[in-house]
Amino acid sequence: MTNQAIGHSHAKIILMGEHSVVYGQPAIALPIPKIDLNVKIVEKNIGIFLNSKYYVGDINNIPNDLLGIKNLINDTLHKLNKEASCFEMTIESSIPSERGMGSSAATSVAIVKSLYNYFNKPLDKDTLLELSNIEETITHGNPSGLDTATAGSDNPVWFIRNRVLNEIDFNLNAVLVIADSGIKGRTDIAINYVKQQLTHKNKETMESIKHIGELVTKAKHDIENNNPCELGLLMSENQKELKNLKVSNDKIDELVEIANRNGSLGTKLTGSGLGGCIIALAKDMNDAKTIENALLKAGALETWIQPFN
Ligand SMILES: C[C@@](O)(CCO)CC(=O)[O-]
Repeated sequence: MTNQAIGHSHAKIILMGEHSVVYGQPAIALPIPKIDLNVKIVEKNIGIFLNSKYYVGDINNIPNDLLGIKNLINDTLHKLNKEASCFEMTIESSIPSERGMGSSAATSVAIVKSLYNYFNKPLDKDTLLELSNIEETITHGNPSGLDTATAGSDNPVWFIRNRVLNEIDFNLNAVLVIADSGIKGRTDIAINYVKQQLTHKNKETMESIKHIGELVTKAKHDIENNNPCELGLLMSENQKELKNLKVSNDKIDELVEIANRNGSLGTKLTGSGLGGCIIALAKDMNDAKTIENALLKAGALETWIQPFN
């Protein structure tokens, strides 16, 4: 029988704390299991063949912007002592790319899982994250590791760079509306943009980063104690700080405003920004539907509703 294996992962949403998490502040993120990605490996005679939306062919001829994937496959094979392997790898994804939903992190996580499954090797969480971050580092420069941690987790994540990685006790009676602005956002550009502001010792940027960390810490308390109204206020304050970091844009601001006018308890961009998605916190499913309809009417490309319980 032909040897074959699957690796599975999903989209992620950062509830609060993007960008500041790169500088050691805490962040809270959620896996979105219904938006997912599968990597399938089937044994083949010659070389490594990649079959994806972006590139079909031998991985040795992969275009430069996908070099991270080639390195990830090679490094994982090296770790597994299986450098001389031959197979076809097929990537199928329903995660929109460059929309702040972690499509590249989900790809990395599923590639590593598929290779470990293919060679029947046990995979612990630390190895999964260490390998998955190889591609993220090549693609994004200085990632915090939050995206891969969330793509590799079945539960919400409370994350502090290089220190703590555990799951948060979600006790929230509310519903999240996710809306795609239709504008692509590039994580590498957004991360560099914030970095540049910090390199120039912009005092306001430093204060915003610290303040976001404080908001996230308060948010954890509100999530664990079922205070959706307070959480919504914190999300809106987080959005103000993301605007100060200049990673919002006109379309995002417009969608945030519309969600707030239609009953959202708090709304912000999610992910690296400069495009991508917004998230709005709704009291219940009825309010979520009202917000969703208003956002679609205002030109949101796609929406998803995610209850917390
Ligand atoms: C902008 C950022 O905070 C989240 C991107 O999804 C970058 C990172 O954490 O690596």
